[in-house]
Amino acid sequence: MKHFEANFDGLVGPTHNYAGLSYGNVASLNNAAAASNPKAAAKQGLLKAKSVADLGLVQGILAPQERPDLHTLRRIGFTGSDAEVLSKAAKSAPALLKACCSASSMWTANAATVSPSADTLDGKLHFTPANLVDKLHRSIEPNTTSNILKATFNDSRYFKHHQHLPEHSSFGDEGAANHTRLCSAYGHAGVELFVYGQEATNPSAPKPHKFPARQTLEASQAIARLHQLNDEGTVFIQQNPDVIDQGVFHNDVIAVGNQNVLFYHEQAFLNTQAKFAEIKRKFGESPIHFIEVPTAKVAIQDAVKSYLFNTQVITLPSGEMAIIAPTNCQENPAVHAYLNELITLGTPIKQVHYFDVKQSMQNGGGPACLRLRVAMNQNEAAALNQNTIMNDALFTRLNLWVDKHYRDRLSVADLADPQLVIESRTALDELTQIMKLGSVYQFQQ
Ligand SMILES: NCCC[C@H](NC(=O)CCC(=O)O)C(=O)O
Repeated sequence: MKHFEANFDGLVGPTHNYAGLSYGNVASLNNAAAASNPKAAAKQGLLKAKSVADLGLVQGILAPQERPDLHTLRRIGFTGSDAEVLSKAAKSAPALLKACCSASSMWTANAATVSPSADTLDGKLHFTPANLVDKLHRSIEPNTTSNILKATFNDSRYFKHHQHLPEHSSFGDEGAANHTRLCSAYGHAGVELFVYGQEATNPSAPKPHKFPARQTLEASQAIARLHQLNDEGTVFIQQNPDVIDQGVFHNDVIAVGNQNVLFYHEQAFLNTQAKFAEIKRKFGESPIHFIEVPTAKVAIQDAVKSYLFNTQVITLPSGEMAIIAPTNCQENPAVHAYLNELITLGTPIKQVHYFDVKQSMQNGGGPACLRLRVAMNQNEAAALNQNTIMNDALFTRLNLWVDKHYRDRLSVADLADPQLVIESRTALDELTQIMKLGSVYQFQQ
């Protein structure tokens, strides 16, 4: 049976904006209050997704969420018509209105943690939506994320959907951004690498001093239990708290894995040598490549600015690996020089493809943030909702849909515009018909 890894990219929603909501995420804070271009953002994302499909990979799309989130605004006490709820919130709690308008669900690396059937005891493909409790604007995503994942992977013979973890800082969970899977082939049992920022129940364990560690060990362990992973197929490794304090708010800003390659920065982890020995032992006999980028070649600051590690390492149909990088990597001399060198080093990575995803980058989301990886076999691929799969027809259809419904300029002041609610709901209602998702949004129920 054929096995492969599919990427499910988040479609950027109509309210994409720069609100400076993510303390610890340098780009989000630096671009706070800049005007955004939702139309360009969505089209940049679609082009990246289509290009990966054209390289021969299975590529899916995950629908965005309903924003402004009037249900949350009503839940916290704002009353009246939609327009009244928005204007009252804009006046008395502008920070809460901003949190209820973010298009942050586009970063589907944070949608869920996924364990392929090759790794799980029951032989099912497991999904646990991330609770994203560290950030208010993201903590309101998991219920709708769950609806969208269930409408996309909609066959209980193959797919097991769990509820998100308890909504408490002890279980801070950021999904696949803090998880990577190493394997000799996609269909073989792999080693799932869980990268956590702190131990919630051990106050004396290392943790960052300045910025939050969003992922806890307790959350990672809970996911491994839920997904029925065995001890020999899991490794828990701590992210270096010093780099979190320098803006590495998720592990996928400093490391990325694919099959038998782990591409990471020298300063990414704690106890690196001991943990790598554990990975090697659990990985088994076949060769594994640890590609370490030294600080002398790429400083942490350059990694954070360029998103060198927020690249997608993909396996092409030829078996060669390619890196999908943001154009920001080309614009940073040290990083560009490193990538030019990397493809000559004799590792499995032989090509680099650059994409302009600047609208997303300005909020701290690179190519890898925009996609959720789902390793699967051909039966699982045939069982999922085929209307979510990228091809020429869906690419054309979604670009037309974006042209019809999206604005090309949005500022924070526009978030209180009641017309934005109508535009966003009209767009999403049509999208659920295009992608045959059913009623995944609260406004449809
Ligand atoms: N994986 C990338 C996630 C980026 C995301 N940024 C944001 O939510 C910024 C939103 C804003 O500031 O408007 C985050 O920090 O979780």
